[in-house]
Amino acid sequence: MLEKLKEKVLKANLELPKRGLVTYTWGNVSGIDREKGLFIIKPSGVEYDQMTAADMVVVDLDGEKVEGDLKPSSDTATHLYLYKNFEEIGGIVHTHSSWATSWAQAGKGIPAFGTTHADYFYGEIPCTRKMTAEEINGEYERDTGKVIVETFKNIDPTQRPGVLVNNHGPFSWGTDAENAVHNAVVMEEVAKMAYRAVNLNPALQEIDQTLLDKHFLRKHGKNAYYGQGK
Ligand SMILES: O=C(CO)[C@@H](O)[C@H](O)COP(=O)(O)O
Repeated sequence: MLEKLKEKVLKANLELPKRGLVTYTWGNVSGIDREKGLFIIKPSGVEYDQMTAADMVVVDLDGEKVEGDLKPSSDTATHLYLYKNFEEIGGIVHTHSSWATSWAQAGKGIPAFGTTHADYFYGEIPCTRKMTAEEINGEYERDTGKVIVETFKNIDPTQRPGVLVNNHGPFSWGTDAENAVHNAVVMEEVAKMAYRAVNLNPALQEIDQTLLDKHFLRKHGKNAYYGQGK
């Protein structure tokens, strides 16, 4: 089932090592068919260079595996939580890409210092709060999704398609798996640029709202680029 979506999600997963966003089997990409209420996710612990479309795992919106011989990604519950709460997104990526992960480990959001950032993210890429011992020792992956959704209480996820999970790493999303990977690549680039910029100029401030509006709204329109802006 969902053979075309499996091919799309496989292609998106294979883009992660190609773009230098993952090492070994780290990270994962999923894509959803909202009409069927099913999403496809990478199998857990499989080397990217050995992965095939047949390895992709089909999961329903109760988190149950519907098809696939392999175990779904260990982050499946996080992807599921985000699909249920961010209703406009069509694909999700998680990586440990080193520049974005460095900001996550520092517990800091990535400020919007330039137009490259503004073209994709309508403001700071936020960092979640630390997870509690109860969350870590309980439904850890589900609650990773919970702290992300909490962080976006007053932010439109379609205008800010990425987040840093404190002490962990980046998650990004988009209209589909391919777009989610594109946003993950941009997030890693702006994480690198922001680190360099703020070290070149420790007094650096975020860009003006006028320039942020010019670049984001020109590229995505008044509403979010694939949903109604909040
Ligand atoms: O964040 C983590 C581990 O800390 C996971 O995302 C792994 O990096 C990939 O796990 P699988 O998708 O292969 O289960």
